Amino acid sequence: MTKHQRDDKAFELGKIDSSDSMPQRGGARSYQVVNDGTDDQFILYGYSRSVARTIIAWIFIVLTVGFLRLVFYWKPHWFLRCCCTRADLAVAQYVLLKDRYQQWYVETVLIINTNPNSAHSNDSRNFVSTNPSSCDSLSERQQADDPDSHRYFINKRWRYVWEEAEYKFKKILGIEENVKCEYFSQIRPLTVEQRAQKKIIYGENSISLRLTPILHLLIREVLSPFYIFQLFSCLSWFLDEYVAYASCIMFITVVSVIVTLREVRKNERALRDTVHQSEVTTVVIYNSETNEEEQRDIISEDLVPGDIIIIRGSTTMQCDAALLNGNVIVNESMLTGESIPVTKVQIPYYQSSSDHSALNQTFDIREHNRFILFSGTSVIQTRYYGAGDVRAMVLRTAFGTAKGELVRSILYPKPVDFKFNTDTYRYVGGMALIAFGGMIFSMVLRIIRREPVSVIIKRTVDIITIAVPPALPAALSAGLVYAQNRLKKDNIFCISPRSINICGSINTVVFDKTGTLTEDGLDLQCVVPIIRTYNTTNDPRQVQFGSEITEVTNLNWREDEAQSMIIVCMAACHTLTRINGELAGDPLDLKMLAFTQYELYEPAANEQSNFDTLFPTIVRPINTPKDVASPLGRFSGSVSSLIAGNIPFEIGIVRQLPFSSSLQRTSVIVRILTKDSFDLLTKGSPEKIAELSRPETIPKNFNDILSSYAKQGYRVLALAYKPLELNYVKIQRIEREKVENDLIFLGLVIMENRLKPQTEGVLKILSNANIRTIMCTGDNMLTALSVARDCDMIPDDAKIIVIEATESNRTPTFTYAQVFNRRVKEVSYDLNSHRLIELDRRSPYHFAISGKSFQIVRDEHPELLHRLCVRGTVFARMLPEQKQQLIETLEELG
Ligand SMILES: Nc1ncnc2c1ncn2[C@@H]1O[C@H](COP(=O)(O)OP(=O)(O)OP(=O)(O)O)[C@@H](O)[C@H]1O
Repeated sequence: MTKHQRDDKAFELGKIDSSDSMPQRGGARSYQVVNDGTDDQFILYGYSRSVARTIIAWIFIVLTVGFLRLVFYWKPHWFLRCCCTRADLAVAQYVLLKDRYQQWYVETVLIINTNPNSAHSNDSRNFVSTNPSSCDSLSERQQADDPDSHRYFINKRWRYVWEEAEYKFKKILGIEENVKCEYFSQIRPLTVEQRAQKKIIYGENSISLRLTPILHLLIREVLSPFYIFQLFSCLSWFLDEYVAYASCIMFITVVSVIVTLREVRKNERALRDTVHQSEVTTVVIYNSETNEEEQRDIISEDLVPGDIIIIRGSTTMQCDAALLNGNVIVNESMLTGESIPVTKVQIPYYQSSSDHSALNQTFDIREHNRFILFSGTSVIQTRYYGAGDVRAMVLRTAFGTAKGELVRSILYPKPVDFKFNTDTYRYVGGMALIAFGGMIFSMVLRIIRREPVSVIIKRTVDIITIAVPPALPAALSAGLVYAQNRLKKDNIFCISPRSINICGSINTVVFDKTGTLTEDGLDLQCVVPIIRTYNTTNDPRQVQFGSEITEVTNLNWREDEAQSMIIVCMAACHTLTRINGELAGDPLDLKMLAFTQYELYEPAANEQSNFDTLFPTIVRPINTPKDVASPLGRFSGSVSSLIAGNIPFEIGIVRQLPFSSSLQRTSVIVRILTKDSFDLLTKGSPEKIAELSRPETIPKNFNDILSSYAKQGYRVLALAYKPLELNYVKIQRIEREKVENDLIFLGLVIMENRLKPQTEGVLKILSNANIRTIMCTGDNMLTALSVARDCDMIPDDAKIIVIEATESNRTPTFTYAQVFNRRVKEVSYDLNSHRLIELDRRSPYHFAISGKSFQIVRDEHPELLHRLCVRGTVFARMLPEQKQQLIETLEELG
């Protein structure tokens, strides 16, 4: 085994880690692992040209009449290995990349000058710094040679630059990487000079896709192995006077090539037109001579990371940017597919240096996404404080942005059609093998019969052209075009015809529940408040669930202050907003607000309207007189007495802590106009709210009541609140984890979980096509199981086995869902004997598992994971990352 092969093997086995692979100064190692642990992970080898090897390679190319060159065209890494020698990455002229899907790429190492005044600097081929603050350090590092010259290569639109200090290639990252949050408390606009340098470093902010010239497309298509074989077959038929048949095949092939090229061109054009956008943006520039800020309008292509831009209403973001001040309402449907207005709030670290723990956190674009405006999303409305502008700082540009990543995933999809391709090659290979046997047999026979050499050659070649169908590529392209047209009739537009083949091999479809299988806007069935009673003997407060309330007027305000807080919580705990006068937001929040008979009032909700810190979004009972807003604290007494006495009052939403799937809750901090303190209102999954609430405020039969509703398929949310003894400034800055605890539990809200009219039909079609369906939801297990039964994802006669692993008992247990706590006898799981799951294969059973148990199985019993996924139908309370892990496991299963 050569060293190269050993490295490959180690990479496949995951034995090369980043520290191991780090090349050493002096060139002892000539490979490295890049993007360790990500989908983009690859191993990188350095190569340098060798004149002797190149000459030898070309001699062989000539000897094979160019056929070897054709093989090298198909396998460029063979060509590289034949013409070059392994070299230290610090001096390599070429790099050979092998990704985790065993695909090879050959890239040329380029050199660029980053000095804006240099005659050699060239905007379009610039490289990008790996760190926002590294421009200066890069220059220092490389002063020995030309400090402005840097080596880099491009792969899949990412740029990788040679970092001399670390002695390795590093992917160019945006500003958000490797910075602490305090970075945002120190920023100021860039000067013209800094912008010029950054423009050279980061290049143009454009996701531009150039159309491949027709000639290139033609060569690429015609030189594919299938077409070459076809050409070879037709030539042999012509020589054999098989003219009519050969002409027909040639004609079909030419038509198929033309149709394919036309489709490819059309797709390229469609993708280019879809992704390419340009807008005029106002950027703030620091004038170092006058020490003042200036505003300039520039085209978005000229934006660079670090720029401070001004956001004005109704625009589409052309970069990823962190919001520095004001609030912005955006539609992120381009990224998430959900057309719900999302409120982005200013990054709290900007112009603040008081909260040191927050400042020391590492900035993470996923974790802090509520402060980030993503490229491609549309800004619906902007609001700002006082006379200021809504400002944002550009973090990532071009292909580094969220939109850029999306486009990259279209351009360079994961090779998921791998099986289809291997099957095709296997089939052709099998046929070729049979043909080869036939060829030998025919050749031997004809030699024995002493037939002329020309006849022997013709007949022998003939066999292979018959056994391997040369019209296969033409037939495949024709099939694709036909399929594409059929899809068009159903209004399904396909920009990548290759994906149609992939769809043909789909055997599992994973659905989420809410908004996909069930309706988005769920009807509110009832509210189950908790009531407090007093045990007269030893007097501790007792909490228990009250009866179901279907009309808001039936809530008993006088009973308890907490009962009044239910209405306050349902009315104010959301992120609804008014857009052009219309209330917009999560349909669930809209339904709850409607139930309370409160209205949302935004003092100045016009586009770019100012809003004052003392004048936040307000909710109040419908028909509240307009002048109630002043003065604060006009009424005294409890909220329950206000509501019960029909005294008009308002609730000001001071801070929103938006919903996140992983947190399973939404919170707001409000000030009720009677109180001189703030309250935290929280709404979320019952399990999460119970976890965050004080135990003494939760009724003892909480689990039983929750299960009884969930079993009937209701979607259940819980409400809680907490009075806060904090001042306004602290309220604005405090981290959500520090306030969302010790809550007072208020009750449950029961929502109807109606199936969409088309759900059952679609599931039936899939089941008839032998396609497995899986539900992967963030909702409660029992609710999910009930919905799975209702929509026939799990038929009535099938058994459901719940797999559970807990922190205390990490060995999975198996119980029947129908008969609570009955252990499943047919299943055995014995770690020692490696007897995993033994169950009658013919009996129809489905596994169901919750996110927490899934995580434990994945971490501690990976050997069980595949079996679990093969029979798993319901995955409930799954966090977003667990949903992704499930899909990846299913992909692994093929
Ligand atoms: N707007 C909201 N405010 C507060 N809590 C919510 C809100 N929306 C959902 N939840 C709670 O958070 C849980 C997780 O939500 P998530 O969006 O991950 O999944 P889901 O909406 O229940 O279902 P699915 O994954 O099928 O879409 C929900 O089950 C619900 O209890």
